[in-house]
Amino acid sequence: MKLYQMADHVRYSRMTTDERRSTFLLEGLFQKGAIEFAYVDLDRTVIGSAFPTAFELVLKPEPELRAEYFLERRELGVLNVGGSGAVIVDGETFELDKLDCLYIGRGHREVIFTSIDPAAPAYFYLLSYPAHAEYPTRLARFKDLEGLELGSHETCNKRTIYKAIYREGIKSCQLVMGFTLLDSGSNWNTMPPHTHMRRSEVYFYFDIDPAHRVLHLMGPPQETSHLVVADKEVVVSPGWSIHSGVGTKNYAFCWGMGGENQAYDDMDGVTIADLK
Ligand SMILES: O=C[C@H](O)[C@@H](O)CC(=O)C(=O)O
Ligand SMILES: [Zn+2]
Repeated sequence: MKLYQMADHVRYSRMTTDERRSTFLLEGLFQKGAIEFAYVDLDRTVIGSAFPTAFELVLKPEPELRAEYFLERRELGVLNVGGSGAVIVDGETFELDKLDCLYIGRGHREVIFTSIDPAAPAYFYLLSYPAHAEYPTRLARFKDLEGLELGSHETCNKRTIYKAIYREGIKSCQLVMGFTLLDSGSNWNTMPPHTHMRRSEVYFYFDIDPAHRVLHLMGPPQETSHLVVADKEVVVSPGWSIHSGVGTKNYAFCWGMGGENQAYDDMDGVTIADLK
């Protein structure tokens, strides 16, 4: 499992493009027939993917976790961004269609990922944080989620936010997870931007057309820079950094957070005119 050590805003100021990319951007998730994980020291975030095709995949503890099983001290969020699949948690089967989101509580010993049709495989995005308590495993189906519409065509940011794991939704210890879908013709997410020192955020961009890219904006509000992001890549966003993006075409992304505050709207807003 690759270890990512986050930079603070002082080191950030002096980083080259390559250094910023190797610190904040995760490439190479979703290897066919495999589970991948990366460990981020910030908030002890574990980010991963399960991409089952012909065979089912079993969740194993990475040696670095020094755990008997993956969920011994952790909770896990799963978002399917591919074809239909199933996640089997200690013998209980949860079917996940595209954009269905599963919360798996601490303490489950056996988790198995499968695709229903290997020709149209499931793409399971995984996000995990340490957990101090056991909350029930629950599935949020896309069709049951209530979307929050934000933005407008005039500002090119018309989008719908779907919250799945959060204080008023599926209960968890610290994981907050949902996703945002941009309307056709809209390409800005989270503009005006914000920061939140009480938790870090992880952006997983998906449904980016292969010929297109998203320019993810980061950094303190008065010292921003961008990362050019392709489909199914992940950006880690420390509390001091804004997290916003503009695509060369519309796209979607999953936002996940861990830290000490689960209030979704605990954000310190930034005025666009103050950005540098
Ligand atoms: O803390 C919350 C997160 O930054 C995202 O939910 C914001 C977002 O999806 C958007 O405005 O499009
Ligand atoms: Zn945020």
